[in-house]
Amino acid sequence: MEDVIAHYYFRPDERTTPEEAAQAIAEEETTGTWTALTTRQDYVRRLDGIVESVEKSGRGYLTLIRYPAEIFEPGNIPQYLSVVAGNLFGLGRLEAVRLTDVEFPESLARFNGPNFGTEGVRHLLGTRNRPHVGTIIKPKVGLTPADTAHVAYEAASGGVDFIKDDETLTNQSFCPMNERVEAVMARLDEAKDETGRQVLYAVNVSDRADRIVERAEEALERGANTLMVDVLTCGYAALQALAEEPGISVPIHVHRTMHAAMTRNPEHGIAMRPIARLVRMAGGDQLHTGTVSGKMGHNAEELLLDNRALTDPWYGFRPVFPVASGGLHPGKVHAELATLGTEIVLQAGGGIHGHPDGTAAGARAMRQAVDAFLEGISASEYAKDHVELYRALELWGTS
Ligand SMILES: O=C(O)[C@H](O)COP(=O)(O)O
Ligand SMILES: [Mg+2]
Repeated sequence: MEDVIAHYYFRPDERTTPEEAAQAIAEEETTGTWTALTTRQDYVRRLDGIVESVEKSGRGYLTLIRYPAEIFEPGNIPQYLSVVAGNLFGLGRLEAVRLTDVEFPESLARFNGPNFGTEGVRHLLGTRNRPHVGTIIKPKVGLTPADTAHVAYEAASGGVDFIKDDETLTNQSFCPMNERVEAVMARLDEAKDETGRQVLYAVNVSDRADRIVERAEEALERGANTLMVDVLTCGYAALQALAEEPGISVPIHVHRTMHAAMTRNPEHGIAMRPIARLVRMAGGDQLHTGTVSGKMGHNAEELLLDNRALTDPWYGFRPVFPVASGGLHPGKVHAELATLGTEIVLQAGGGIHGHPDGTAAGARAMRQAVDAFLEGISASEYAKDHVELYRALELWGTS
């Protein structure tokens, strides 16, 4: 494959045939516009988008559109998006249109990709053959640096592998990032002395384009061992800037806040699959892709394919750790692992810090639920002699 193949679902308006609608997308995103160009030079034709197929699907149609590779500027993800996910979403002749997937040729996939990926993160933590358990500090905003660090310490003592800031916490006055990183890393060192286990703490460095690398470096100077970025609000270019910065040698955890504005409507927007591919190219090491039983909408079949976009062999890019997060608790661990497998990060915020006996007990309950799954025992059975899990199931149940 030398060109880009974009997959769209669409529904034309009543005055437009499916073929005309697909052609309208191809023209808008390549050499055409709403009317024929009398001035168009012939040599430009080689950049015409080509409608490869149109077929009925549900209430609408699926089309594959071939965009000549030459239209794209290699390495420029914002420009890639302006073609495959650009003006087409607003075309009046289409009542709905959704980018469901995109295939890039090798010539346009020459990125460094993840510096760590699943294996690199596992190497830092010394784990094998089990999912990682992570938590999001809660409340998501409002805590002082010292209290944030205390919550992190409790979670680490209880057995989590991974701790992250929430997506809305960056460098607000109530919890300045530098102070927070110093405080959290000091308490995580304390926990490590006690448990012997290393925990990763992903500091949210999301910021404006001209400041994000500097902010990440400040976090690293204060001991951060992982970074986090809100990729859809900051942009893929911000993620790429972090991943390609020679001085940044820690994993990058990628949050997808705002994604549902694009992914939620099954007929319109951008599906998670293209987002997953772009994050892998741009260098994310872990990416939130969704859950099968959590608080956000979910479609297990799609999610499995999204996760495979992160983990299947692809142009030599390291596999990315899929992250299941949002509304999870120990009672949901079985459903997640049974469907998504164990090469995954399971995160729980409320499902750890809402435990009746506190954060450390909540973390223990999550780890116990994972152990139960790995031993092939139901959570309810395992809870009979694991009190933290018992208390969690008593509160939240198993569904
Ligand atoms: O950022 C996230 O993934 C959410 O904050 C998850 O939080 P929850 O486990 O409390 O839903
Ligand atoms: Mg969150």
